[in-house]
Amino acid sequence: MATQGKPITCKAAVCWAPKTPLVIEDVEVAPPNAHEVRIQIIHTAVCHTDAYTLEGHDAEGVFPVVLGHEGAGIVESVGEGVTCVKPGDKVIPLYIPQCKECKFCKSPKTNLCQKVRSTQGRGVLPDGTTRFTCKGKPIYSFMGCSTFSQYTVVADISVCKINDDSPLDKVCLLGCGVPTGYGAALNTAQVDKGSNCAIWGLGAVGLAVALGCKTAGASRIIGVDINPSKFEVAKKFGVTEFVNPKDHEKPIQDVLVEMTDGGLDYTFECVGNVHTMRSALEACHKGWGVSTIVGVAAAGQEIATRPFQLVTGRVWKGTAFGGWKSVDSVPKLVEDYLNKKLMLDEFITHNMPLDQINQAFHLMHTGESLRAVIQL
Ligand SMILES: NC(=O)C1=CN([C@@H]2O[C@H](COP(=O)(O)OP(=O)(O)OC[C@H]3O[C@@H](n4cnc5c(N)ncnc54)[C@H](O)[C@@H]3O)[C@@H](O)[C@H]2O)C=CC1
Ligand SMILES: N[C@@H](CCC(=O)N[C@@H](CSC=O)C(=O)NCC(=O)O)C(=O)O
Ligand SMILES: [Zn+2]
Ligand SMILES: [Zn+2]
Repeated sequence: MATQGKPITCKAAVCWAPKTPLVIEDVEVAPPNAHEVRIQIIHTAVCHTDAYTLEGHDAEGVFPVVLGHEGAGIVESVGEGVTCVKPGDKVIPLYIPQCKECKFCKSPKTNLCQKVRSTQGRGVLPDGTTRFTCKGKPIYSFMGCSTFSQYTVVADISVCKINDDSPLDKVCLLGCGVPTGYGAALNTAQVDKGSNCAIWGLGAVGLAVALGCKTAGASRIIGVDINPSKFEVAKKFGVTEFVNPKDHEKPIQDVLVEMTDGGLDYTFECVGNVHTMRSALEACHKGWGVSTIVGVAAAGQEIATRPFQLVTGRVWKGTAFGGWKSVDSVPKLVEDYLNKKLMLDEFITHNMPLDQINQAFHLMHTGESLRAVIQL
């Protein structure tokens, strides 16, 4: 391979500072070190967590940075000691890795591999440095993935090989939002047949929760959103009823408790707002209702409720990447998509080139998009 072992100059969307538009720049991407993989990113989608960091809400946000963590691509070259993938493989970068060696990976109770967590949180690869340079300055990595670049370098535990027949413009969604919501219902909450569920936030993550609830055989799936334009599209994902908190004077949890003869069996917060997190917990049925926090709240925010809510049997949980152990699970989710057992196409509302990436953020903020897929 002509580029192996050499730096590659390519286009990337660089975020120079919080709350500023991304700028398409020529960046230099250094070759992978030992146990690293350089990937040609072919497609990436934009997740609300990219916007959260761009807006300066991430306690771990470092700048300048190449954002993006919902991508798919092809391995360009690998560093010494890499055995899990080879040049030419189709792959998905994984923001929660799976080293299979740490205490977390060995436990069946969690997917939160901690092998590279501390360096990833500081915007660098496991050796403490970044592979991106622009205008002579080092540019940080994001969530171990940085998919808003034509080339990126990730740790070898942060990537999985997928089926050669995978359409990368679709399966890039399996890098974050869809597995997160789907797994929140199936793995974290473990929704059961015949149950009543409610979901706050009908973006891609909330709608993937709905898909998980439907797959689990839930009877009622109530969508809660302040944007009524979400209600029609949500039906495709299994949402059976809609509630707009703006249409009610009473707290929305009281409305839902009345609608459901005492409360929901399962609720999910997919907004990232501590007030909706409280509503979702308090809308749960006394004695057994389980509320799962999926949304990411801004730095400094804290949740509150009366402890009596928990004393009387409601359970508060949270999920990251839907509880999936990433290397083991993402290739299987790709197969489920290829075998038409998992919807992905319906989440894609927009396709655009890299130079329109700021428009993708705009469409997310106005609620016009579920997922905008960027072609690199
Ligand atoms: N825990 C995890 O592993 C992950 C968490 N996330 C988080 O999930 C959340 C959702 O992400 P996306 O679906 O990409 O975002 P999105 O922006 O596409 O969807 C958010 C939805 O929430 C609705 N909303 C806003 N305020 C509301 C309110 N007060 N009440 C009810 N609905 C309200 C919006 O109208 C929109 O439909 C974000 O906080 C994101 O950071 C995303 C991926 C993984
Ligand atoms: N960096 C933030 C926390 C951000 C966060 O919670 N990220 C989620 C994934 S959101 C994906 O779109 C996550 O997986 N968290 C687990 C983790 O280990 O980061 C902060 O510092 O609060
Ligand atoms: Zn995400
Ligand atoms: Zn691990």
